[in-house]
Amino acid sequence: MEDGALALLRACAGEDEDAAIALIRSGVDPAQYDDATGASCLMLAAARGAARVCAALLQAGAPWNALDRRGRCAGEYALDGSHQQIVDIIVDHAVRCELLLGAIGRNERLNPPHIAPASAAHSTPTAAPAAATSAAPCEAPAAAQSCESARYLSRAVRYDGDRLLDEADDAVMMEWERPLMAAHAHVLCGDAHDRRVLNIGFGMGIIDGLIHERGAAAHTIIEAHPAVVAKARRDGWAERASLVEARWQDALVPGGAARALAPYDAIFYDAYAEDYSDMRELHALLPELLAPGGVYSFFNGLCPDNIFFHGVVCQLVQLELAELGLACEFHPVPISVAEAEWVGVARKYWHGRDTYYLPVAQLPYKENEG
Ligand SMILES: C[S@@+](CC[C@H](N)C(=O)[O-])C[C@H]1O[C@@H](n2cnc3c(N)ncnc32)[C@H](O)[C@@H]1O
Repeated sequence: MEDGALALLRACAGEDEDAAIALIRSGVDPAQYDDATGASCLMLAAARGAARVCAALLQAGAPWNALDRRGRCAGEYALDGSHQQIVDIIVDHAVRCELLLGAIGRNERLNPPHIAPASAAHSTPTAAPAAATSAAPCEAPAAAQSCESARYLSRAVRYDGDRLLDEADDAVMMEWERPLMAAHAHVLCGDAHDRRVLNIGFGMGIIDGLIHERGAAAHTIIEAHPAVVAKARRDGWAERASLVEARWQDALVPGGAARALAPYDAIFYDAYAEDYSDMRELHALLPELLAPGGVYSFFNGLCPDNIFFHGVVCQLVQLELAELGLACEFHPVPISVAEAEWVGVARKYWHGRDTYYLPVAQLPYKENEG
């Protein structure tokens, strides 16, 4: 390691904040990390509570989302030391970066570049649900469809007792989520029976059963996987609800079968093999799909294995929905998942946390309504 790099690492871990800041300003790479532990300059400064150093590192381009050899990020170092000011600095910075990357991503989708800009190589763990990551190659999917989604929708799934598994033995849906689905159904249906409710993603039909029990004026289900649609039909859902066999991306755009049934009083999104950029696309449609006062919620499995990243992405969602006119809150729901649940499942998508943050977003009522 070069002298300057070593000096910066030592300064970030030590007492002399001015020395650290001078090194950063002199142009020493702020992304330095200790080879043995993987601890970055930002992590060392965060652990010590050096707020000025953290701010200078971030401003100079230190990655906020790097992980050490134990899989921990700088925000967790700050949390461990109860350095709230630093937690706030990193969260603010992270949310601003992700907003910017989101805008760049949207722009690239609209105007695909011939040469990928530097940002395209950014290795950020963006707001992607864990279920949406895979390194396997993909044969050209339909336009605007991710490889992961195209692959999932073209392959087999199987109902296996209290779970629905895909071909790779990843869990599409599991029975342990029932209490979470009950909390979502409560938010969607309220105590009245007069709501027009849309559910995106049938899975095991848990939330649809709960919506049906609570009573809704109209109940629409969009489901894209042929085998899941077949199961929904066998279970009688074509009679109990408007069952739309399509990707929501096709069903909810003008001319789509479920768009014709809008506006909805409540919309729930719980798809599979999609990521945050897909959610952003859905969010952009919400103002046209929801009635005034309408409620939107989604399964909040964003960044499930890192509480700090989860917090960042929740703030990102909140800000982006606010830009669309929806006020979003997160309601804590206690949840406990036994280790035994994961036997036979390729990848865990919930990592021992005992609180689920249930999102509730709402469009305002029109004046004199509500
Ligand atoms: C996690 S499961 C939903 C579980 C459901 N909330 C329940 O209570 O059982 C996700 C479902 O979304 C479906 N899905 C995935 N991508 C979709 C898309 N683009 N449009 C519609 N459905 C999709 C999957 O086939 C799967 O059935």
